[in-house]
Amino acid sequence: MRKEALDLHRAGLFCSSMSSRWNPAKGEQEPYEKEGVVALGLTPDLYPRAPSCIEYLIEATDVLGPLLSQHSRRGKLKEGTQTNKLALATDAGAYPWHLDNLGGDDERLVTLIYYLNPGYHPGLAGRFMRARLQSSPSGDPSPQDTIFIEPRGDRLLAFYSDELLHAVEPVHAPTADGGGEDAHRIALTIWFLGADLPKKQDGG
Ligand SMILES: O=C(O)CCC(=O)C(=O)O
Ligand SMILES: [Fe+2]
Repeated sequence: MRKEALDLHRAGLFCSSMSSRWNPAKGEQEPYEKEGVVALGLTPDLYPRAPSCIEYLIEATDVLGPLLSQHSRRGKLKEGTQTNKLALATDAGAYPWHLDNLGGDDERLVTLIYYLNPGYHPGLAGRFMRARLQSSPSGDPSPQDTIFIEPRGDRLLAFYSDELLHAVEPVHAPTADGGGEDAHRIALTIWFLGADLPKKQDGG
C-alpha cells in the first residue's frame, strides 16, 4: 500500500491539504493550505494504480464498518459508506489541535486512521497526539495532558470524530537528513458516517 501511495504521489495526484482555522480579525473560520501535507481522496477509478489501497478501503468499509457499528456507544454507522483521505506529510508537515467533526451538517461519527510507515523511527517525529481530557479549558493541551502515538506501519487508530481532541506534531525529515520518500509520513484516514447522528445545538 505504501508503494502504491508513493506511486500516486509521484504521478502528481495529491493536492495541497486544505484545513480551516479561526480568523480572530474576521471573526470567522477560514480555509488555509496546510504546509507540508498533501492529500488525495481514494476513489474506485484509482484501482488500476492502487489496487491494494482500494481493496483495503472496501474491506474496511464492509468489515470494519459493521464491527465498529456493533460496538458503537453513539448509535449505528451508515452501512457501506465512508469518506476518506490518503495524506502524505513531508518535513515540518503537522496538524494543529482539532476535532474532525465540529457539528452542523457533518455526518462523520468515527475516524479510522491506518498508518503506512513500516520504516518509521522516532527520529522522524510526526506522532499523533491525543488529549487526555475531552476538552482543554485553557488553549492547547500541555505535554503532560497529551498521549503520543507513533505512526508506525500497520497501526490502526479509531475514535469518535466529534469527541477526540487531537493533533500531529511536525514531521522531522529535513532533506539534509535524507528526508526523501522513505521519510514521508503516510496515513489513510477513513471516516464512517453516523446513521442517526443527533444535530448539535448552535453555540452548544
Ligand atoms: O495523520 C494523522 O495521524 C492524523 C490526521 C488528522 O488528524 C486528520 O486528517 O484530521
Ligand atoms: Fe484529525
